[in-house]
Amino acid sequence: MLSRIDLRGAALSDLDARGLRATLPRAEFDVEAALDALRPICEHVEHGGEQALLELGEKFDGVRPPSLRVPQEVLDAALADLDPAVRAALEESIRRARLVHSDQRRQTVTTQVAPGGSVTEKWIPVDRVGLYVPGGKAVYPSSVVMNVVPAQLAEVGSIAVASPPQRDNGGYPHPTILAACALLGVDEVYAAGGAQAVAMFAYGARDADGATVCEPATLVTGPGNIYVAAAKRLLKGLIGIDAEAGPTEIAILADGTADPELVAADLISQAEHDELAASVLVTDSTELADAVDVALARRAAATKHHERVDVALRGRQSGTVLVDDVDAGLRVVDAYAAEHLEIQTADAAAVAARVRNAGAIFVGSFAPVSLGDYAAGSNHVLPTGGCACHSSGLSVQSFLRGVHIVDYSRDALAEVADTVVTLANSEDLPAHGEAVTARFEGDR
Ligand SMILES: NC(=O)c1ccc[n+]([C@@H]2O[C@H](COP(=O)([O-])OP(=O)(O)OC[C@H]3O[C@@H](n4cnc5c(N)ncnc54)[C@H](O)[C@@H]3O)[C@@H](O)[C@H]2O)c1
Ligand SMILES: N[C@H](CO)Cc1c[nH]c[nH+]1
Ligand SMILES: [Zn+2]
Repeated sequence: MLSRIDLRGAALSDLDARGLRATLPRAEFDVEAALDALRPICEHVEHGGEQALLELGEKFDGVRPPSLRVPQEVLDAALADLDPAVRAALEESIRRARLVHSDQRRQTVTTQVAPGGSVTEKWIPVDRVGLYVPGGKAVYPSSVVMNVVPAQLAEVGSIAVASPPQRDNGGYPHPTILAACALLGVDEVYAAGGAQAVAMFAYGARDADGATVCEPATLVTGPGNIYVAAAKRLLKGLIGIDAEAGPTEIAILADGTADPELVAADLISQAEHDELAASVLVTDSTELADAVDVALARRAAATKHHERVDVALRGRQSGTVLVDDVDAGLRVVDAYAAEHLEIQTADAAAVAARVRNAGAIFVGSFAPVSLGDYAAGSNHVLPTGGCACHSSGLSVQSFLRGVHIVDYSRDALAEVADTVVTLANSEDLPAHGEAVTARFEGDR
């Protein structure tokens, strides 16, 4: 089922890093390609406010929401009607996420640079965040947890959620998404999806009379499809964003010790998100690759979303990469920089410790990606499209800014004045030095 790329022997050693990246499977319709489609959507929201957002709901989600903001009674009813088993599972997911994310909180640190001279690094949360929760082909209450838990632990003062309107829920987001918001104490929820939701948070939205319906946010986080990721790229600067967390990717580095049934199950688990999802196997075992193909064909045909899975597995973003050994495999997975990387090899922990580029790493046979999706305690909002070589998954840190507070006494400044003047003159910016010496003019 998976196409094959053979990188054994010179095929790998002859490639430099750029050439290797270009050889690996990636979708043709990427974030850059989606930008043109959504520029007019974002402009429509900027100028058309609430009315534009309601229209775009009708156009892209097949239903015009009764109101952009979800009324409190609708949130309360969703929580009251939530299946107790789903509520218990969400509560356990929240508990584990809070455990892990609590440990990410940064402390204010003061460094005494010289007598009387200190720099304090203080972590200040953004004022207001817009959290995106996907809801197109599937709905994602788990992404409410993954967005809201770190934002709350970072003590962001104002938290709003947007998710696409659902035809089956009278034009409001899916009831389990609303219930998850209510469970976490989030009461500002909007029925808006895709690029238009990101634009709503960037520009804010007013009604036809000019009254504010949604205040602009300073930061927008959360996962979504290619249009959501592209909107974040387009509006970055006006708003802060987390990493581009677009269509899901799984890469599995496996050797002959791996169980082909488990490898196939995990590749399919992420392929069911989206036709653009990527499932990549990197292995030094042709026997394993063959057995995975057989298992994929059987399992893919039997799974609920088999049509989507089939398209994703056959797409050019998915494939098997054959390598000489695990060392060569590590070079390939580092170049690919997967959102999720599973290590299913002998001595998996030691191999995992050598990985440099991945959004999250899952070690051995008992840590499938779907554990991380729901209940490992780790965050599932992770960088895609190779962004894992420079960006991290969502964390408490994503919602904080580190601000340096510089506090120097007269004596401490006098002590370093010559250093500043010398460096300022070396850059031909003498007024910088004069701003320091002006403070000591009376001393001469
Ligand atoms: N990287 C991560 O951390 C992560 C986590 C969870 C999910 N995901 C990904 O999130 C995505 C969820 O996608 P989804 O589609 O189910 O929900 P979604 O909410 O991301 O997207 C639905 C929205 O897409 C917009 N849209 C659809 N077709 C469009 C078009 N032709 N032009 C413009 N806009 C269009 C619509 O406005 C719709 O509301 C999947 O790709 C999944 O893999 C990623
Ligand atoms: N695998 C997705 C991207 O990390 C997250 C998710 C949510 N629900 C199921 N899966
Ligand atoms: Zn998933």
